[in-house]
Amino acid sequence: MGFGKVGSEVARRAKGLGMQVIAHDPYAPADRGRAIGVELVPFDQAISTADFISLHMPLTPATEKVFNDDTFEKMKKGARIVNVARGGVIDEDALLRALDSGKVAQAALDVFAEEPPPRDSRLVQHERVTVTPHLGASTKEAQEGVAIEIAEAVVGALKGELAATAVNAPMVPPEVLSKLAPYAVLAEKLGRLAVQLVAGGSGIKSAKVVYKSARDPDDLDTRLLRAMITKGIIEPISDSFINLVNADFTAKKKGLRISEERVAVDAPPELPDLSIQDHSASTRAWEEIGQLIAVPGY
Ligand SMILES: NC(=O)c1ccc[n+]([C@@H]2O[C@H](COP(=O)([O-])OP(=O)(O)OC[C@H]3O[C@@H](n4cnc5c(N)ncnc54)[C@H](O)[C@@H]3O)[C@@H](O)[C@H]2O)c1
Ligand SMILES: O=C(O)[C@H](O)COP(=O)(O)O
Repeated sequence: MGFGKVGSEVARRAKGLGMQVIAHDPYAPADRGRAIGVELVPFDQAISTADFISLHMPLTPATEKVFNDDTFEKMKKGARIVNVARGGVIDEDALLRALDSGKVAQAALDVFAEEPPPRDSRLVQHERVTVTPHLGASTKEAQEGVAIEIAEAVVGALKGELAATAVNAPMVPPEVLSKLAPYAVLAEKLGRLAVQLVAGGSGIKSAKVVYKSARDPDDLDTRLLRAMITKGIIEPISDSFINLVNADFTAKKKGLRISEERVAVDAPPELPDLSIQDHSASTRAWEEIGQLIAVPGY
């Protein structure tokens, strides 16, 4: 519940353990789920089908005590719940009732409505509750790790490298980023080449990008490549600076329409082949103007 930075990392690890993972997050884009192979589902479906429910949403008026008697009632008998988000998202009295009745088999809690929880807290003392003291970020190791990560991210961003941790850009998981990085450079070049090949220099108004990949089309996260192609098409003919944050917005503002087609291929390459097609004004058909093909080892 809550498919942001922490929730999506938990999902990736759970998938690594062989679990089937679904997520509920009213604001998460479908692409984010697709990138990790997680289905985004409505709240009721998530709570009524899950064996383990892990909470990663912020505490807001909409999430306050969202886990209450009604919610626990809708869960599977014997479900287990983990709360490492904020104490207030669970009605603690309702959780106690659900634990006592056996509806909830176990709870693991790092956060509480009142912190630290009172010594005589029944939740803390409950035999089927595991508690930790909400200090993950306060250890020497975590503070060092955060400092190093921030420094590396800032240096990388200043050098123009692709950032996996930008808060205002679509998140691309590190392993996807490392696979796509060489393609990102090529995608930008293909965009630039397309501008030169199309008569009139600034003539591209709509482009179609075809991705051929052995990945299931639903698992192919194309935001990064789309941004780089947009960058390649727009930057040479304007003074706009395009990045992952503003690519879609700038394309729209400039009247550039980029449509995408995902084609599944049976055999490797695992990485996508890209081709850019321009919508020809004269023939009214899509005409291929460039293609990228993966060459293993290069
Ligand atoms: N226990 C700890 O030490 C610890 C450490 C880090 C973060 N946290 C907490 O964990 C939570 C998640 O942190 P994050 O860094 O992943 O934040 P995030 O902002 O990256 O993700 C939060 C996600 O929750 C989603 N969300 C908002 N309203 C929702 C709703 N009604 N239902 C479901 N999802 C909803 C948002 O769309 C977002 O994707 C926060 O509450 C944060 O304070 C706790
Ligand atoms: O609970 C949290 O969100 C994390 O532990 C980070 O908390 P902090 O930013 O207050 O250290």
